[in-house]
Amino acid sequence: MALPGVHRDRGELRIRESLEEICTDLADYIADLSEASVKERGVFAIALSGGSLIALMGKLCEAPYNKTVDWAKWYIFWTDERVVAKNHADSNYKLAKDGLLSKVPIVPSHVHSINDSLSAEEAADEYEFVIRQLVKSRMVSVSDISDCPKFDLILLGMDSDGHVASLFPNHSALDEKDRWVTFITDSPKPPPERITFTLPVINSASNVAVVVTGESKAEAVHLAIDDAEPECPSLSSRMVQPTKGKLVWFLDEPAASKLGSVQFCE
Ligand SMILES: O=C(O)[C@H](O)[C@@H](O)[C@H](O)[C@H](O)COP(=O)(O)O
Repeated sequence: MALPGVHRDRGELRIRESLEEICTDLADYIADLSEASVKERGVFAIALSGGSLIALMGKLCEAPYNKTVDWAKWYIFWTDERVVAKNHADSNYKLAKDGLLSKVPIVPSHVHSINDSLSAEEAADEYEFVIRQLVKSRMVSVSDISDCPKFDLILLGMDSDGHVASLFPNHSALDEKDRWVTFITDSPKPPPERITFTLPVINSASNVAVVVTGESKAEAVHLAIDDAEPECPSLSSRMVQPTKGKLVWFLDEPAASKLGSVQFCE
């Protein structure tokens, strides 16, 4: 049985027994945020990650969501992207296009992926410029605290090393405070070159959801959510602390199996 749980200052935990339950809960959560954002702002600015997240979003391609979500109002971004051709197997754009964007009536001009003909540094600079233009036109809101873009929803996965987006443990990119989009050329997880949202952008979002499944992530989930342990590496998953936005963790039971005491509330 699914029980919503609130875990001190690390956001709301939604621990589900099965992937099926996570997929349904995630689709409802995204559809509800889309409806609220379109009602309030006329648009829904959402940033996707790579990995298993896209498959876990799959119910959005099915009834009722495929017919009830106002897809034409969606503006799509990526929290991180590998600097490879957009038709390359490693591309997060390709992953999302094949698994979601090609199956729902998204407006092609609303899809903002990186320019794959540029270097990592140039692609990061240009991606940030595009976002700055959309903030200027108010397609993407702006945080009244950080002057960063305030995405309506940022969706993150988390790897077993505890990284979200392409913000890897102990990497200098974790310390970037001024740029909205930065780049790395030494990713410990291939491919080496990537662009990524920085933590100030992630933490300026109205809503952040971290979607994590599988036993292999249990230790990283514990380190990301429970009270800090001595000698814990600098993990971006632990640094996801939205300034004013809401943080929700979607976890299956195996991924949540090493969590400390969780206060459940009705
Ligand atoms: O480009 C990437 O690699 C992703 O954006 C990355 O941050 C991903 O979300 C995690 O590695 C989790 O991936 P899995 O869900 O597939 O484990």
